[in-house]
Parts: sequence; structure tokens; C-alpha cells
Amino acid sequence: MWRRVASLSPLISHSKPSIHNQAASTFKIWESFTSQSETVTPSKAAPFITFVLGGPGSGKGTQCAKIVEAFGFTHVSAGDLLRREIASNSAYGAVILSTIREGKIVPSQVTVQLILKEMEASDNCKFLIDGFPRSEENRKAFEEVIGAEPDVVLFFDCPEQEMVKRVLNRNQGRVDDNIETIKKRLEVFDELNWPIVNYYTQRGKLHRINAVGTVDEIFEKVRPIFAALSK
Ligand SMILES: Nc1ncnc2c1ncn2[C@@H]1O[C@H](COP(=O)(O)OP(=O)(O)O)[C@@H](O)[C@H]1O
Ligand SMILES: O=c1ccn([C@@H]2O[C@H](COP(=O)(O)OP(=O)(O)O)[C@@H](O)[C@H]2O)c(=O)[nH]1
Ligand SMILES: [Mg+2]
Repeated sequence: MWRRVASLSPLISHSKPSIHNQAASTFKIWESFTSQSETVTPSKAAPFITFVLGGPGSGKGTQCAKIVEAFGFTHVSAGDLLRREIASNSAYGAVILSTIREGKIVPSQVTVQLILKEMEASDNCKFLIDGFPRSEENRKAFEEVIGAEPDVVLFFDCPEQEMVKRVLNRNQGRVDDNIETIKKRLEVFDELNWPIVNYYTQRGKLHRINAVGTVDEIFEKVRPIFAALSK
């Protein structure tokens, strides 16, 4: 049940830099990521992919940790990968940092290649892609490169007031956990999230979860989704 028909590597190595946008050419990053991905060694198993959607502070990362523990997924947080790029002093770190600080979305090409590299490096075939896609453009870019859609999409639906409260109490020293950036992130979320939710609802893949309640209460709504899949 967890397996999929195609493995990642052929899809990555056949993928071409067909997705362009102005921001990406500003980064001038596509070529370097593409050439890196073409040298990745073949993976062992086809992936089972879950996208985890939700606004800032809706509890995506917290619930992903629970899913990892209960169902053995590999957690791939797009935000963590971008923060790792910043911390590694990569050539694009400064631009990624300012994008995150402004609450905007990093160009798809950058994020997609970071995610795919992470998936390739894993022995697992079950992935939680946390905090991605954040726009229709993200979604299309990922699906174009991987050549497939996610199997399951979780959407943690949380009122704005609750998200703001959680983010301001998160206390992880993040540059975007301040009221100015949160306001911008919520605007971006409200503008870009709903087309993705609608798209996966129409495809029968979306599980909308009310994200208000204790962590355990919410996980009890998540658990049956994966329990049913592993039967
Ligand atoms: N159900 C919950 N109730 C209250 N606080 C929560 C809940 N889930 C997560 N949190 C807290 O809210 C903050 C944001 O959670 P996080 O998982 O980082 O959200 P996201 O990844 O969606 O931004 C963290 O400090 C986390 O401990
Ligand atoms: O696919 C992604 C994921 C994250 N981000 C950026 O990274 C920030 C933090 O993302 P993360 O998922 O860590 O935030 P969370 O929703 O968990 O608070 C976002 O606001 C964006 O600026 C992005 O551009 N693309
Ligand atoms: Mg998170």
C-alpha cells in the first residue's frame, strides 16, 4: 500500500529546467541544483508522498513528529531545509533569509530541488512534505519534476488568532516569528493556500483537520488516516 509505481531518480534525471520565473533567475540557482540532482544515485523504492498544509503555527511540524513516531515516515520540512541553506552559508542563503523575513515564498525551483535531494538521500519510501506546497506554482513545479501527485494531503485548519498566538509563543529564535512577519505570512497564506486546498479536494486527496485542541486530540484525528492506509 505504501509503494508507488515510479522511483524518484529517473524522474529527477529526466526533469529539465522547464519551469522558469523571474525570481529564480534572480537566484541563478536552477542550473546548479539541476546539475547536482542529476548526479544523485538511484533510490531503492518508489515514494509514498504526503503533503502537509496549514498556516504558520497551525501545528504542521508538531503533528508530523507524531506521524513519524507512529507510522515511520521521514519528515521533510521545507522551511527547515531553507533554514539549513541559510545556516550553511550557501550562495543563496542571504536571499532565502530575506525572503523568509519578508514572509514571502522562495522560488519553487529552489525548494523543490532541496526537497527532492532530501528524499533521494533517505532510505525510506514514506515522506511527509511539511509546509509545501505554499502556492499553485509550488504544487505544479513539484509535480512536474517528480511526475506524480502526492498520495495524501493533510490540511491543518486553524483560526488566525490561534496561529498568531502559537507563533508568538514558539520561542525557537526564528527570524519570522514576530508580529510584522506573521501578518505578512498570513496574507500570503490567505492569498495562495486556497487554490491548493481546492485542487486536492477536487481530486479526493485532501483531509481537512480542525487544528484547534490539544496536540493529542488533533493526532487522534490524524491517526485513522494513516492507520487505514497501512491495513
Ligand atoms: N494543538 C496545539 N495546541 C497548542 N499549541 C500547539 C499545538 N500544536 C502545536 N503547538 C505549538 O504551536 C507552535 C507552532 O507549532 P508548529 O508545529 O511549529 O506549527 P507549524 O509547523 O504549522 O508552524 C509550537 O510552539 C507548538 O509547540
Ligand atoms: O515551501 C516553502 C516552505 C517555506 N518557505 C518559507 O519559509 C518560511 C517558514 O516556513 P515553515 O514551513 O518553516 O513555517 P511554519 O508554517 O512551520 O511556521 C515561510 O514563511 C516561507 O518564507 C517557502 O518559501 N517555501
Ligand atoms: Mg513548521
